[in-house]
Amino acid sequence: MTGPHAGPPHDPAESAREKLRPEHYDYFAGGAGEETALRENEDAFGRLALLPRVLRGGTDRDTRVSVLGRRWPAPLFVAPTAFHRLAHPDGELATARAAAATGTPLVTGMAATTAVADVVTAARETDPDAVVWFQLYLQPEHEVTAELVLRAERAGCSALVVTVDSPVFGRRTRDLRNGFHDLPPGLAAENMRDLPGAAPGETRDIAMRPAGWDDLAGLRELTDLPLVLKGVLHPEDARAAVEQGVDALVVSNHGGRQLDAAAASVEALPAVAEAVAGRVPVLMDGGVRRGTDIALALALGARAVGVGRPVLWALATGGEAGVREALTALREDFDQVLALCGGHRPQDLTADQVVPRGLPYRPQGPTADQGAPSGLPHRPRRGERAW
Ligand SMILES: Cc1cc2nc3c(=O)[nH]c(=O)nc-3n(C[C@H](O)[C@H](O)[C@H](O)COP(=O)(O)O)c2cc1C
Ligand SMILES: CCCCC(=O)C(=O)O
Repeated sequence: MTGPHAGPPHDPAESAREKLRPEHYDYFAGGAGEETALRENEDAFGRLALLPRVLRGGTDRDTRVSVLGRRWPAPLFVAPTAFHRLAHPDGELATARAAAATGTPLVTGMAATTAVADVVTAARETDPDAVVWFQLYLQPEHEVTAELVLRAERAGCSALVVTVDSPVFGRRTRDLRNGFHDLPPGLAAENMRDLPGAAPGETRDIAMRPAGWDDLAGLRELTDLPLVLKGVLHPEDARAAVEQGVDALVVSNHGGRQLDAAAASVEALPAVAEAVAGRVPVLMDGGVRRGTDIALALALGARAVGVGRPVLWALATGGEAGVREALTALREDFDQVLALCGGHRPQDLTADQVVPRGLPYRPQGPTADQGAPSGLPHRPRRGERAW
């Protein structure tokens, strides 16, 4: 038991801050503009409450979910984040080993400080069946994008995650204030080395540019890998993506680092899930910090959730072992929450078990006489009474 003198709960970000150079901590922690979207990703979970079901029996809990033909041990993956060697000298190799050791699928970023081939090798040395996906920003030159896709394929990645929320780079207030725009000597975006148009041995800058649906069709021509769109918030984009043959979606506002007033990921999730209507898996990331966040996201339509900063904090403080512990703790927490919600499987968590905090609320779903048809948490209108 923790007593009144046990102090506040452990804050992983605070522990990491003590380890990192201030400008590197700020790069990892920060968001765009006034950091509204960044804060809201976490706060929006806090505005939701769970209605657990009771007397559902069964001790045969199973947290596995199926995504793009693979069984994941839990509805959890590592979201792509840049520059892991700023957090720890072992960088992406440590992250990859820890993810593989816990069976957690890893999305390795194009902006990694370790080449994708080395990341996949580290993961597969730990677990030959490790799932590694490659995150891609479409580059202005087709041959550069093509080469990056080829490298991901050759490395053994099993899906391409195309980030579509970054037609331009977000205005990161802390980075501007700190003057942080370059990696320190010795570190580079290794996937960008020796690409077409660059001098031998040199790395190219990562470009962000507005892309269109035709670019996606062009990518489809380049590869047979499943395509996952990351950074969708509007239900019409989700619908269009499914119609264009995209294999999965990630509902995400890029950890609050792009559009400052963007909806929190969990706020956008229900309408996207409704538009997709089960045709492809809907993943989400942004603000997931504990088992109850995972349960809320699943109940609102996500198949699995990604974590970004929690992995960086664990890497900074504990390297490979730290990431292993953080991922294991999240998974165990989710398992316990699932049990407390009366669930046996992730899909037992349903939208009628989610209500907005604050009175009055009205349960909705199959047993309710009234409620939002989409599974959206019911938001009382002004003057509306619940009794
Ligand atoms: C330091 C940092 C770097 C990131 N780099 C990338 C990136 O290169 N590509 C990308 O698609 N998303 C990137 N993201 C966004 C994450 O994939 C993810 O959407 C976000 O971190 C999830 O929110 P969370 O940090 O609250 O878990 C980055 C996020 C952070 C914090
Ligand atoms: C050029 C690297 C981009 C990394 C990124 O996406 C982020 O910092 O959010």
